[in-house]
Amino acid sequence: MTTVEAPPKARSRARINPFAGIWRRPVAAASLVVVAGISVAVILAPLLAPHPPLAQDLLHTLSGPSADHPLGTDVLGRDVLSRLLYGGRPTLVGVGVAVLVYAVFGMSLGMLAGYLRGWTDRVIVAVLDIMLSVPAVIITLAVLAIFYQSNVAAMLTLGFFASAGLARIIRSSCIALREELFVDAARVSGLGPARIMARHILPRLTGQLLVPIFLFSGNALAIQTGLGFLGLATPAPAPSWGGMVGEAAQIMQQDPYLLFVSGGVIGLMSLSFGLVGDGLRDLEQDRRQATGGRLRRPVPATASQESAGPSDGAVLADGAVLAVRDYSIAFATAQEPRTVVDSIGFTVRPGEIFGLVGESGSGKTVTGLSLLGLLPSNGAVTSGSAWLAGTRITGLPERELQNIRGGDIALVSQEPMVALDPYFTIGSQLAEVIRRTGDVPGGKDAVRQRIRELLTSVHLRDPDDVARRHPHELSGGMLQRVIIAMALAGSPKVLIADEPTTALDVTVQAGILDLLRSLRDEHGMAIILITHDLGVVADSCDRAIVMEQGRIVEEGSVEDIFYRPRHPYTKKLIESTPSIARTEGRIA
Ligand SMILES: Nc1ncnc2c1ncn2[C@@H]1O[C@H](COP(=O)(O)OP(=O)(O)OP(=O)(O)O)[C@@H](O)[C@H]1O
Repeated sequence: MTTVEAPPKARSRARINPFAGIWRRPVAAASLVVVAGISVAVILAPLLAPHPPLAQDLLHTLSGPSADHPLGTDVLGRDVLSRLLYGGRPTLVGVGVAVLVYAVFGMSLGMLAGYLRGWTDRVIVAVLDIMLSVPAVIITLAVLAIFYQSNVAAMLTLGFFASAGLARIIRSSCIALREELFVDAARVSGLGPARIMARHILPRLTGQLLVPIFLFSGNALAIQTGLGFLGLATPAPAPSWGGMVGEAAQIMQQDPYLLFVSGGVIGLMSLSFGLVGDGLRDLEQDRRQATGGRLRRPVPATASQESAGPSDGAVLADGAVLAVRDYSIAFATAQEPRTVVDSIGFTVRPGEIFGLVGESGSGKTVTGLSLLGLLPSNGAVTSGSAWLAGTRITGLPERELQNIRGGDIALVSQEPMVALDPYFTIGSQLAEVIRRTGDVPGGKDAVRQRIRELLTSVHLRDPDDVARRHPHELSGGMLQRVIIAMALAGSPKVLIADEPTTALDVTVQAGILDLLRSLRDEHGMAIILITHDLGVVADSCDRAIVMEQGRIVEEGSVEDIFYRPRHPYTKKLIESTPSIARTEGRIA
């Protein structure tokens, strides 16, 4: 029996606007208005300034506010408001350059280190340490000695050295993000590191980026105006905020008003940057508390391969699509390496549903993950080899594994919700996988059609509607169907389904198992069903192996295993599954 799942009512969208809710924080909101207002006024200086910024009126020097000069005039009779408006341009351009360099370098270095880890991480962390140990302001002054009065060169240098602090923050966040299941799912579907970083990691970090950016903007403004004050950043007589403070300081005994006006604008802007940054950080914390943190995968998985044993080209006997021979997996631990899968071997034929059954901790999941090249970084295949359709997949380099994952071999995990990226619609996540498999030539329409086909093939009613939704808008059963549709996108020869029904309620479980069987019948692919539930094996599998503490204790057809179990562990498992013991009528 196959079931058709209809979408539940749509709920809100998942993408988070980092400014959402800022209006409930009056200080941060007012500060944002100040920053935006002053920036816009500066950009529109040619329209708003009542006078040219360099026009002198020696008859009206230091005149104080009037209708003609709303903020008065300076020592040469130049209009203060116009000079402030025009002077904001080099100042804010300088801040903008510094912030841009800060964000680009901080983000790139942090993401590369945090996502790629290994030697890339070590090299980048060493570079960051050096950058942080160098006094950025001194280097900036040294750069100005070469590029005299170059605002851009100075702020570029400042942004670069300051980016080390941001890179550290981003690195830590990225290390946490790469442990998320949707990142695993993206890797399973064959996406490379660059694509995963751009599409799945970067959007999550942009919200976090805003807080340090606003805080750094305040610092950059203070340094830029300091350089202007010293006459190092903007050549006179062009106005700049720092330069105006410098001019005002020369006559502050005579008339402190000018210092108050120019210093006040800098102080206000700098304070506002800081307050917006603080407000955004508070909002971010509120959101984290409200969502209770992120969902992490229980076992981290990064590709880690160790070439195993000599080539064994004859392994695919009996027309098997997958063969595993003398296969062991061990984990490095604080004490000594621990072997968790010990010299196992099995073959899986096309069109067969093959069960990997055993109690928790018996090594089922790590066996499945290792076939995809997704063992945790402290784990490795220590002996033996696995062959997929004539190709030895054990020990393949990551780049080649990327081509195989999602294409020849695919994974359906037990937690569909966390295997999908909540930021993107189902359609866009499917489109990404479809484009990567390269099976669909043509434009958007062809991809849309393929999405429709895939969602229909997993018996989802109204596929167009499902494609428009975000993961949190679907039920658990629908999500698992979407995950299966994704796995089917590359027309895999082998589908590994790791406890695909564990997170679902009983009625939905039956529907998913039905679906797997019907897909096997339609597509002729092999399915490896990893489960601790003998009922699921009895119901769905053709053959199975029973694993205990990393070893295979029983292998055979489902009839053999249930009617003629040989190993005491298998008998114990059957006994502990009352529905089977009853249904099958007997235990040997
Ligand atoms: N990163 C790791 N470091 C050390 N040991 C690990 C790591 N990941 C898994 N293991 C160990 O490997 C063994 C096999 O784990 P695996 O997840 O394959 O079990 P399983 O049979 O799938 O059980 P379950 O159904 O509970 O997931 C367990 O003893 C587990 O503690």
